[in-house]
Amino acid sequence: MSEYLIRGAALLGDAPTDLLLAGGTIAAVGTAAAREASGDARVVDADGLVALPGLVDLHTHLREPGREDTETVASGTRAAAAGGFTAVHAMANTQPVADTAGVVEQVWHLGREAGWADVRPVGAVTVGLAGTQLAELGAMATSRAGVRVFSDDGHCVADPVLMRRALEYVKAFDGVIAQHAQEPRLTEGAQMNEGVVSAELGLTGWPAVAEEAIIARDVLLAEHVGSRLHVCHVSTAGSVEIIRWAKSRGIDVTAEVTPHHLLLTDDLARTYDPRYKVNPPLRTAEDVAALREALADGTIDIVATDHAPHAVEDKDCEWGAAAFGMTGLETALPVVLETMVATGAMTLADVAQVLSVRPARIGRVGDHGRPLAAGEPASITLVDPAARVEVDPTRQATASGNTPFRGRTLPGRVMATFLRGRATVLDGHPVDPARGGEHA
Ligand SMILES: NC(=O)N[C@@H](CC(=O)O)C(=O)O
Ligand SMILES: [Zn+2]
Ligand SMILES: [Zn+2]
Repeated sequence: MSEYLIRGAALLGDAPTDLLLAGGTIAAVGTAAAREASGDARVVDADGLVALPGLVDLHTHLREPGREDTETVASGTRAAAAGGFTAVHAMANTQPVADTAGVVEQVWHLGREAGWADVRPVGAVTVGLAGTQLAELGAMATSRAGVRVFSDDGHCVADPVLMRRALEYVKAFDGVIAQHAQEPRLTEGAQMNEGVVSAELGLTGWPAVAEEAIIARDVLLAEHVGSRLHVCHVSTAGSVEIIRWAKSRGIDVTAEVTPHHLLLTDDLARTYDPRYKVNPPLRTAEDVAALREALADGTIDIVATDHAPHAVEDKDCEWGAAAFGMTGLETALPVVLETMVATGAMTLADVAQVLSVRPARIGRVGDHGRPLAAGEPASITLVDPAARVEVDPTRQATASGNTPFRGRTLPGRVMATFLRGRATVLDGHPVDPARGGEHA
């Protein structure tokens, strides 16, 4: 395995220093790095670059098995690496659904073979995501995939009795239920946020209360059974208030916000461009402000991408017929830099918390989200925060083009990503692990 001597990287934005990556770990930091480097260590000039722990996504749709035309484990994790991620949680709404030990082990295995990032499969809560019968949670937890996060994402676990049982059940193996909070009856036929814009456009609205009612119920259930709850893609100011209240009571709840909900609003529906159609829907500017504030003050713990690739035919059509979802792995860090760091709401050290340290902790991914210190696994990313890049889906690694940021210029370019000391991105380009370090 190659050794890398990284010269002059600003660790979490601090003063520049050197890092030696050897044997899969950070072998040395500071002046010791050059001293301990062997003669054939590859030197990486990190002048002007910031080093962050490898990013960890708690919410990625990889689409394999079943929709390999839109993304595979390989293409999705290559996109992850390009975005600075070293671990992703693969959502369970595949075909077949990841509701058995067999399917989660298959996804885990595909991730290992591809080698771009660690793939932690999410197990379905209910069989077939049908919301009627608990899936084999224990078998998925004890499988080689070691599932800790369970979710019916795409669907809400709407039945309170099933939700209670799931919360109780996962306690035995320190699991967490990640809820897609959407009251189904309140969102039948919904196409976008319910508000001024939906009224003007005549599109069926998706009220904030459909999200908030489920979150309120679930934090109370989590308190009642003493279990751990995670709330997916929080999108409204009211949801933030409920989570703030729950945390103040000591309820064990964590929450995520997506990059798109930190930047975009429901005004974009006026374009009728389905790239802006997503679940939960883009909300108002007031919601965006509340989400940013909540992320900065820790009420919302993390940023998760909800990377949701879709086929051209499911997005290049009229709004009503289009699929919900946006890609996000390659734009997550730039959007967080734009919305949270450039605005002064967060530091780069905070970014490491919300995009690496805390998602690793919530997902119980032991060897990611670690300090940038000697002896730690060498899973890191090097970012040029000063670079401004125009988002161009034709130049992305994901197999799908449904980014809502197309044509926008955003700060931050990932120049290198290392997974346990092996480069997956170098000089700003993916390096194919299967081809022993050639540019892919
Ligand atoms: N976010 C989306 O709009 N779509 C997701 C499902 C989901 O995250 O709920 C998908 O799988 O396409
Ligand atoms: Zn969802
Ligand atoms: Zn999702």
